[in-house]
Amino acid sequence: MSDTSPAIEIKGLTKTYKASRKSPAKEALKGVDLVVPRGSIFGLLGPNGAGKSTLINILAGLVTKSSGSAKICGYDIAQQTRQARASIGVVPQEIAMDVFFTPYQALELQAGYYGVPKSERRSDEILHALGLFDKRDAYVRQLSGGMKRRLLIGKALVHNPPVLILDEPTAGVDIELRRQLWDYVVELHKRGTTIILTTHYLEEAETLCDRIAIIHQGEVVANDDKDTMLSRLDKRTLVITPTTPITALPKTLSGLDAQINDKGVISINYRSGTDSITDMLAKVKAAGLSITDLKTEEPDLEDVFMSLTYDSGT
Ligand SMILES: Nc1ncnc2c1ncn2[C@@H]1O[C@H](COP(=O)(O)OP(=O)(O)OP(=O)(O)O)[C@@H](O)[C@H]1O
Repeated sequence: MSDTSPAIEIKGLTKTYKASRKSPAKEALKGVDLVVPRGSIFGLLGPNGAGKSTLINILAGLVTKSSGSAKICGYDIAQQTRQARASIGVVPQEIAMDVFFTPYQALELQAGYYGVPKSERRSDEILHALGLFDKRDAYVRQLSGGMKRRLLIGKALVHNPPVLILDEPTAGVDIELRRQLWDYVVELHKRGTTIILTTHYLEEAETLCDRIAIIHQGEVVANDDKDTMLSRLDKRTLVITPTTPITALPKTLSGLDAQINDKGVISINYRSGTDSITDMLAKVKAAGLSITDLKTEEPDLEDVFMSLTYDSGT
């Protein structure tokens, strides 16, 4: 393995799913270029249907690309398939696993599947690390949803891959377990594993990731370090209901990104990192308006994705 090559290096990757009797052909990836540096915790965000799973499945060897190239730790997925697969572990979204095995057996089977010699297996160590050792010999069907999810992470780790991909690791998981999983991801990262995670939760990306890329309709529309990305996502709206509805925006608000709706409610778009609510309210006051209601709204991720698509000029 070449230690200087990026964890993932994708160039011009496309995927078109062929038409079937039920659906037309679908261009799920439209020429993705992406580099994931070694040692990063990389967030891959995007709305439903953006192409995240397609991208991950191509890296995992589960879906065949249409064109372009992808390398994992320098190994080309099409030409050095065995080394590329050995370099990556993928934790899938859904909890589908064989319920008739115990966690220990499930890990041993997976290790066998990857050809890990018995002397190099770490099943017990992994169970300890994931807080599952006391369930070592229980049937998987007796585990809680959260435990099954942790076991899935364990299964992705049996061959000690330098790159770990987690697809929506905490979807539908309660806050406490989410934090436990986050702690474990951070622990793995500290031990040198490069982590890539897809998520719908901005908070998750904000807490864990050092770099974030956004994929939308099969294209990477933004790719930045976390702080730069969060400042782009830092859009808020101040919604002001005047006591007496007004029909036109007061002149004092003309320098702001403000609109008025047909009920006389004023919305002012601003950035929480740079704009001051106090200044905005001073301008409302200067217009002689009294206020019945005041609230701030955050855009949901869909809005953010849309605005980034727009901002990137695509
Ligand atoms: N096997 C398939 N055959 C045909 N079309 C597919 C197939 N798999 C995915 N698609 C389509 O390709 C597009 C990208 O899907 P993909 O699952 O990669 O998106 P995603 O970003 O992972 O979405 P989600 O967040 O919902 O998992 C979607 O329009 C989807 O309907």
